[in-house]
Amino acid sequence: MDTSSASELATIISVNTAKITEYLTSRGLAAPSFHVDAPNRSLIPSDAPEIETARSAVIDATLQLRDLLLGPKEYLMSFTHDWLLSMQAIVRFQIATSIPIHGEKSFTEIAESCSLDELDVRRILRHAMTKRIFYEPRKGIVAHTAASRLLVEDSQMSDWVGASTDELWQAASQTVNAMVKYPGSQEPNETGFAIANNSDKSVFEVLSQDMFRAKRFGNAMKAFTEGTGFDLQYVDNYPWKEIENGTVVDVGGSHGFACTKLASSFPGLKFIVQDLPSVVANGANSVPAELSRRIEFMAHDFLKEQPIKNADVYFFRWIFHNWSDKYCIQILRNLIPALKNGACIVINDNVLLKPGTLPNWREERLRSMDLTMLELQNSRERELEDWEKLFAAADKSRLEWKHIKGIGLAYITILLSRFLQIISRIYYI
Ligand SMILES: C[S@@+](CC[C@H](N)C(=O)[O-])C[C@H]1O[C@@H](n2cnc3c(N)ncnc32)[C@H](O)[C@@H]1O
Repeated sequence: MDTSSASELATIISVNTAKITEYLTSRGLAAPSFHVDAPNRSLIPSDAPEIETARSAVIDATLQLRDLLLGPKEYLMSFTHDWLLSMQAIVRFQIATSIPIHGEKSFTEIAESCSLDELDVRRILRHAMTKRIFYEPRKGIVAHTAASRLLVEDSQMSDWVGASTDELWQAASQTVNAMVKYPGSQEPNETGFAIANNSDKSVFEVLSQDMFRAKRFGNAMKAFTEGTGFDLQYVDNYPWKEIENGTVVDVGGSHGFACTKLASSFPGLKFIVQDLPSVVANGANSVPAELSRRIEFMAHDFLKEQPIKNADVYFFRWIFHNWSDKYCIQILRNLIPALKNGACIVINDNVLLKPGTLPNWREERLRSMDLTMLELQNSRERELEDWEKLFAAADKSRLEWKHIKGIGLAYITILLSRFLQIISRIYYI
């Protein structure tokens, strides 16, 4: 436990904020702000790691100082479920889009255009305003901040909020009930999500029966993959050049986000994106026309044997964390008959670090993802030893792997040969 005093934390905040401000002003970059026209993400580039470290130090120290000054009782009481209610209502009733970006609307006008009760509009928005989503320039008048503006202009962000509140939040609220009903289950249909949906199906089966929900979930994932530490720049870190004119099968590749990035960097590679039928149905529309000849979509259930034989790489980005060990072993074994000598299984996934290794706000995000995996699929994030056990259980005699530290999602390559090369990248050291 960090025992820094309030004044020590204030010093950390002051020293590191000065570093960040100096960096931004010396380069003519905008100061952080929630003004409607302010940049909507951090302007610190990835080639300034010392400034990113200063940013993390300020975020951690600020949160810690807040908690200290609240004191244990008010701190515990600051965990409130209502945080998500206003977010859910804003997206569900399309409140953000009803207000012009640089204009204003009264509560009455918003209630009319969204067909809502005026009192409900007022209380929802005034709650959101405490979180810097919208503001009230004059009594009864609502205008955008940079955060609410994102919900209008960035469909990935509105889908992220929609999926978080309509899907994940509902699943979370039933997860303890699922733990009571199905103790220690590894089954993807014995979850908080299944109970919340009054279903005996897994999340992917439920979503695949509803085009709107499936598309929103896919788009929300895309928003997440562009967040710090998860963005697609990390897919370049594997030595793709060595495959030259090879074929990459992106298993569970969704709408082909990762392949689109790779195809534009490596013109010799061909890609087959496999996913569930309802997902690949939307995939081809997401790929830029100039890349469409090299990116093919194919419906395939990875719980069944791999039909594309002799590809150079079978790529799994963010797949294994969705499945319990029992199913990950099955997914790996389903590949083995398709593998030619020297083929690689490249896994781009999280590796959980020991507690306290990451800045707390980043660790919280990974631990939270681990809980989301429980809520949705009875699956999990894994530490290095957990990965090791998984590969050994799948096929100890043929699958070998090694781990190389880096930044971003983990890369784990498995080659079916004696000199296996495995690259893994650890999230933000
Ligand atoms: C977390 S997303 C990862 C998507 C993509 N690989 C990426 O990095 O953005 C998991 C993907 O697995 C797909 N999926 C789930 N079950 C599947 C199955 N049985 N067979 C094939 N794909 C599946 C989902 O539709 C979803 O697109």
